[in-house]
Amino acid sequence: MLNPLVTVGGKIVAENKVIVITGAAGTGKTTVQKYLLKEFGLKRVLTHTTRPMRAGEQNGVDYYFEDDESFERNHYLERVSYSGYQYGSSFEALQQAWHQGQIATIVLETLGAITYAEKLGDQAVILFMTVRNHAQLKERMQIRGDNPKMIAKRLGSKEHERDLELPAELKNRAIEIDNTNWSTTRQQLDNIVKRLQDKD
Ligand SMILES: Nc1ncnc2c1ncn2[C@@H]1O[C@H](COP(=O)(O)OP(=O)(O)OP(=O)(O)O)[C@@H](O)[C@H]1O
Ligand SMILES: Nc1nc2c(ncn2[C@@H]2O[C@H](COP(=O)(O)O)[C@@H](O)[C@H]2O)c(=O)[nH]1
Repeated sequence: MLNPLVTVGGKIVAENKVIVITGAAGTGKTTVQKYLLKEFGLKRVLTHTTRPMRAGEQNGVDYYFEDDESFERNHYLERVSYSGYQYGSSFEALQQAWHQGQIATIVLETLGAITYAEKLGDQAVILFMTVRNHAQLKERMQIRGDNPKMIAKRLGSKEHERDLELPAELKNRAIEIDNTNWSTTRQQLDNIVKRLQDKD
């Protein structure tokens, strides 16, 4: 059972929030999350996946890396198949992040973001990431050091194509961030988090 409220001595003082960062592969979702963790001390919701680890990734740090059997043992708030692999975010991981701090953050593809918006209502603040020039996405994945075969698979996937556009379900709901220029992105992020913190 999720505990959406922050209480002190049994009195409700605030509502927990989760910043959901979504958008197509390479648009900078993970970069944004790392910034929010470092700059504002937000708490990360770690998710589960069956995809192979990338160079430099660690189990329990970047994801809980699972096989097909172990993936099924968790209790998911939502789960999806993306570019041939399973991904899922568990109730336990969200609750754990909220135990550590009032504002959590999670990176999801767009179907997961829609589910979060539906299930959590105003507690979920949805950020939809884009870049103006889509050719930059491939370049950014190459600079990130992704395996060329994985890049081709990812960019050719129907999920990637779909996530380039803001889904109808998130229109008038998500905050759109054009991450072509990092300093503009950072300014927008700072404003969003400060607004949320000021509501406390
Ligand atoms: N504003 C920016 N300008 C230039 N490069 C950027 C910018 N934001 C992020 N990057 C770089 O682009 C690459 C992809 O970013 P990141 O890994 O955050 O994307 P992602 O959306 O999480 O991708 P995926 O869904 O494939 O995991 C990284 O190398 C990152 O350092
Ligand atoms: N709906 C969910 N999407 C998730 C989850 N964990 C990660 N993701 C998203 O999947 C794609 C691919 O991630 P990658 O690390 O392989 O590049 C990306 O859009 C992530 O945001 C999850 O639990 N549920």
